[in-house]
Amino acid sequence: MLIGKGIPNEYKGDYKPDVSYEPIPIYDNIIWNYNSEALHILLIAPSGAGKSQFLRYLGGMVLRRQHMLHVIDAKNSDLGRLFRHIGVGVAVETDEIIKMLTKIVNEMNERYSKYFAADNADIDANFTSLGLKGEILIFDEVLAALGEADKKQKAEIERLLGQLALKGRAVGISLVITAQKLNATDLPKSITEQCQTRIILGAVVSDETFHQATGYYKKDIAGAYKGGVGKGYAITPKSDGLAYIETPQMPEKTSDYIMLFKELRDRGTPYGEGR
Ligand SMILES: Nc1ncnc2c1ncn2[C@@H]1O[C@H](COP(=O)(O)OP(=O)(O)OP(=O)(O)O)[C@@H](O)[C@H]1O
Repeated sequence: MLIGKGIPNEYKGDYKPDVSYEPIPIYDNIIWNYNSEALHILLIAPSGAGKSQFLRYLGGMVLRRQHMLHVIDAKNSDLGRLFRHIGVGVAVETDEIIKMLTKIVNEMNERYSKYFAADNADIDANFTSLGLKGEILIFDEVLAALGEADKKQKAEIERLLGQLALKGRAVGISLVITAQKLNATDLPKSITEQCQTRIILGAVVSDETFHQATGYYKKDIAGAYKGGVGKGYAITPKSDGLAYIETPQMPEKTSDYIMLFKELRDRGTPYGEGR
């Protein structure tokens, strides 16, 4: 399936009322399969490279599949305002961010004790076989959030994120972590190493950021580097190395998103935190 041009067909078609675990298509054979080891996404994109638009797409797809969406919007941007407007829980300030992360970690631990602690628990079970909703957290601009926090708060954010990254999979907790750039010491390896879906967008990306994001160097790319607005590279355990991608185009106007997302909301059962 090749998407990347026009409003994705994914938004159209018959609505299925049940929770769906269908992977979310991104481009060509690159998909976001949150029912796999590649459920956590690390998305790196400098300003203006189309990150917000891509996050709106991913968030909309999560809602369409009836999962719970949480958003951390450390820069208090349009993205957070849009999701808040349609009823999704959005955290902006450091204390709100810690509160949201704590709540998701608690949910994760409750799921573990409910479904996996008993002696007779099915060790092969996961959230899909248990029929649970996924809990997806979009953490936009993680470095801005860490930069705003004091030392103790920073350690706490990293600790909570690390737990979600490490233990979230079986119980359906998936992270989408974004930053504009990434140096080796910006984020603990315990978090980044768990993000097995890596995406980088944009024309102007340093070699260091490209390497930290993908594990490759720009010079490894066959042909010229083709990053741009909504264009870049992805790597997943199934992608056989770096794959060129274009992110799906979405409506230009915020009002159109609101219509689109309200439509998704009103066709389904309640989602998100704020409703
Ligand atoms: N896949 C795409 N194809 C074509 N244009 C795109 C695509 N994605 C985004 N754009 C356009 O690029 C511009 C910037 O997009 P967006 O606001 O998503 O970027 P951003 O990286 O979040 O920027 P900032 O960090 O400055 O907010 C918008 O005008 C948007 O319409």
